Amino acid sequence: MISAWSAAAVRAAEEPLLAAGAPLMERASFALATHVLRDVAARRGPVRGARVVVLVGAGNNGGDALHAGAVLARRGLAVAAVLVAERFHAPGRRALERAGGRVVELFAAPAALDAVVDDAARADVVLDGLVGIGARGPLRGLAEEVVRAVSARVARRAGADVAAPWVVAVDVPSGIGVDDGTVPGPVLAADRTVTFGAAKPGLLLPPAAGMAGEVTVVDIGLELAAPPAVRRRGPADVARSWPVPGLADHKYTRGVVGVVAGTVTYPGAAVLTTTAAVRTGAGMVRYRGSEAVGRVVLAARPEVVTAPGRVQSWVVGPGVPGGPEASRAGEDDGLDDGQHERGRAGLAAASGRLAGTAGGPVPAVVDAGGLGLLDGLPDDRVPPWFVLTPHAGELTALLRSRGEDVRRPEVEAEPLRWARRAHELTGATVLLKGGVTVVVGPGVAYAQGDGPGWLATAGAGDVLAGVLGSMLAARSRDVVEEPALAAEVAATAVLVHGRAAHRANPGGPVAALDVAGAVPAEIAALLTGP
Ligand SMILES: NC(=O)C1=CN([C@@H]2O[C@H](COP(=O)(O)OP(=O)(O)OC[C@H]3O[C@@H](n4cnc5c(N)ncnc54)[C@H](O)[C@@H]3O)[C@@H](O)[C@H]2O)[C@@H](O)CC1
Ligand SMILES: [K+]
Repeated sequence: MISAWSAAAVRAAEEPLLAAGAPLMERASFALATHVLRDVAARRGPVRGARVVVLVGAGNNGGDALHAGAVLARRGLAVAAVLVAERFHAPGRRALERAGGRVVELFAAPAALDAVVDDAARADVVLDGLVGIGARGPLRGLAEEVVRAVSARVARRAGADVAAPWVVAVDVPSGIGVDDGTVPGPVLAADRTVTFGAAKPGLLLPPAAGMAGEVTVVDIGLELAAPPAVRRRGPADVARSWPVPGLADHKYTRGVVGVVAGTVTYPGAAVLTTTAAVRTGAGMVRYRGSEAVGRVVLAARPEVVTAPGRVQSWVVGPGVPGGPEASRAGEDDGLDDGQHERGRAGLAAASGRLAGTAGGPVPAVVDAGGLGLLDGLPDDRVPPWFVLTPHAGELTALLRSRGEDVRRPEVEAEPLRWARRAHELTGATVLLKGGVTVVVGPGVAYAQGDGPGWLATAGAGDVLAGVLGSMLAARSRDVVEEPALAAEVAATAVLVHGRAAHRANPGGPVAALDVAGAVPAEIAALLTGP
């Protein structure tokens, strides 16, 4: 697991150490230089003579970069530091110059910008030390100009198939929203971010996570007591929490998943969801949608049963028409084969608020058309063991149906903020699908970036719903009893789903059914370890 803390939490953890005279900047800059040397050696072979351009801002982030530049210069690399502000970390500058590095005072001669950009574009490494956790808003002034110009040049060179410099961000890519993961202005996309003390939320959260490259956390001795702001589950977390069946288990103790998905016109989603649930290890899968779709499901998956009976989780909505807006407008009624009614019954049972429900509440995955059914439940709010799985468009519709005047681009610009708002408004755990998927539950947030871009394909969401339904069924009672557990399970499902996509066809396109097909081997690999 990677845990990320806000800028304020990191500063608070630094304070007592700095007061005690701990050499935090030395630790940070030395580790930074070590990672740069390792990368240069891997990419280029000899490190001597490699060209490094260091972009230096006014604060301690620039200080880190200058001190790292000094270490690199002592190792024989050709280091040029570009100062964008009149104020700079003076001891860092002295260290760099003593080590033989060159300093360009861009703030004093802005006309040198073109030459600086040329140097940066031709360098082996660009170190981005413009701003760190002290950043306020989008980059301004010369920092903004340099980043705009270098980004444009680097993109052109990469497009022209000329070796582009390896970009290493110091602590964070300068200009990202450190705490919220926004990208409010130009940011130089990094290949690696070396971050100090702890990861920052913006390194995990979309869209800024896409600018951070590979994130390396350097331990500088900070003790962070408060719970992290954002977490990312890793492969090792899966083995620790997976409910591996024992010899005494049987199909009912392992968890039965009830599924309402697909329509006669679009039965594929029902096949994908049930297949994924079966392949994730459900004790049993009950398809509880229409009879006609059930026949298609049975032809594809003979393991599935269609008889009624108890379930330990519900999956409602994949491939069922009508998100929040359509459902409110009463649209799609002719298209849904009666699935809305069945879905509503499943959700009412899962909430535990339906009189006469046998067996009490169980977790539910509410996807696609299921999201429009929430308004029809006896209560305005649903419990946290309901996991809503919208993409940005569906989340926008859900928020609008609950009175938020928000548009899809705003949701895409601040996924954590809006997923959290949907959690507040509905009470549910919210899993907002994307290249990096955000999950928000009571007091917890996860950001999972596990799958390849190829996973953005029709049916992938249906497979995720089946994987998650199966995992929730296996831990049904715990999930109902521990409010934050649904989010943890959901984040783990995203991880399994993303890694299964890599496994289905490493480096190339994937089809949704193939992702479901790769799930059993991926789970086995995660459980047996590297
Ligand atoms: N406190 C410490 O001793 C440590 C700090 N560390 C480093 O120090 C950084 C934090 O240093 P600071 O608090 O000095 O802050 P930063 O260096 O992150 O940036 C603050 C400076 O940047 C300028 N600035 C802020 N927003 C800007 C914007 N949007 N456009 C252009 N300029 C902007 C401000 O004028 C200010 O001078 C961390 O990110 C980390 O790299 C590490 O060395 C670890 C120890
Ligand atoms: K930076």
